[in-house]
Amino acid sequence: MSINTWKNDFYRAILDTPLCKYLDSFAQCLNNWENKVQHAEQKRWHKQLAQLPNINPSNFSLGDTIKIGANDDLSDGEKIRLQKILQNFMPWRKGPFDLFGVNIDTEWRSDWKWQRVLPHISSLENKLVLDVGCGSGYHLFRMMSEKASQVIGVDPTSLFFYQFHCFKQYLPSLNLHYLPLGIEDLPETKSFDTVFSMGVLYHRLDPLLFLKQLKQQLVKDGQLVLETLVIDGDQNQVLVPGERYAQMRNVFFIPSAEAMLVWLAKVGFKDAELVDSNVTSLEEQRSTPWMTNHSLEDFLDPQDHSKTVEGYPAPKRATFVARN
Ligand SMILES: Nc1ncnc2c1ncn2[C@@H]1O[C@H](C[S@+](CC[C@H]([NH3+])C(=O)[O-])CC(=O)[O-])[C@@H](O)[C@H]1O
Repeated sequence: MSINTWKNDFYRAILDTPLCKYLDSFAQCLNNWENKVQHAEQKRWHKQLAQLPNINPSNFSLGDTIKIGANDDLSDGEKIRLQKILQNFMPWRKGPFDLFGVNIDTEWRSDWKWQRVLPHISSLENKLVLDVGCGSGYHLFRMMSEKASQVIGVDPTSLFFYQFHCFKQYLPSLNLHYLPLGIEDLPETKSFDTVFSMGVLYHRLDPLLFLKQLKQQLVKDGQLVLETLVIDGDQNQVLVPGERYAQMRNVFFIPSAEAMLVWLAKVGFKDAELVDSNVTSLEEQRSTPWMTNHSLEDFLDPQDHSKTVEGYPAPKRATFVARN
């Protein structure tokens, strides 16, 4: 798949899936996205993608590091050039990736999140899978390596769409597709066996509507895998931070795990279960040469790492599974 054929590759791939019924509706959203005035940056990223080495990688592996190509597929000079091109897609937040020996040490160790989530989910083998808010697409590759029949990621942030294509263009036969859309743009497909949404709910102004939108993508009995920030507390506790939470502006609701289970039941999910919770460590989210902005350490109270700089509880993330 090249960046120039991604839409047609997606349409072709859904022809023999239940998503086929919604082809017109997808086409309308994707055409709207393409016809929107493109930012100068988007044009620049598009050009940069075309500069990536035009060779077949000698191998790839979709393990903790998404690794495409080997160190000696490129000369030293070509590797320096590749590194410069990839730096044009900074900040790199979700990974790690390795392209032809250029290791992208991202802000997040997204492999650690996957290790926490994977033991608790239904098998993805031969399943149609959706990841809502997929970022760079790191977890999409991990889902493919669990033998899903098709994986679709959606995320409206254009930079992440281009980051994804830095790797996907080398693996054209993977049945893996990225739609630069928000959950609210999707038709109500009721088609996916598993729907993931990790790290998105607290960014949504209306979290119950968001849960309903996720539910509308699932087949009957399909599995939701939801990861989000939580606070300690009983089912009546939900934090609505002021202007910022851990310096992020767009954080609206952080429920307790108990309250989250109530929300899931309220929108009609069955058998909702908390399967993991974890306080984010400074080793999991940190500044790196590929993400040089401030990171978690700067967002915590320097005297007391159990609090954010605003005085709220430090980020704790929980994973829930539930059935439609
Ligand atoms: N309406 C929307 N629809 C879909 N996605 C959205 C929307 N609004 C924002 N996003 C996207 O949700 C992602 C949240 S990051 C989680 C990445 C990955 N899942 C992870 O678990 O590491 C979490 C974080 O870094 O705070 C971003 O990529 C947004 O563009």
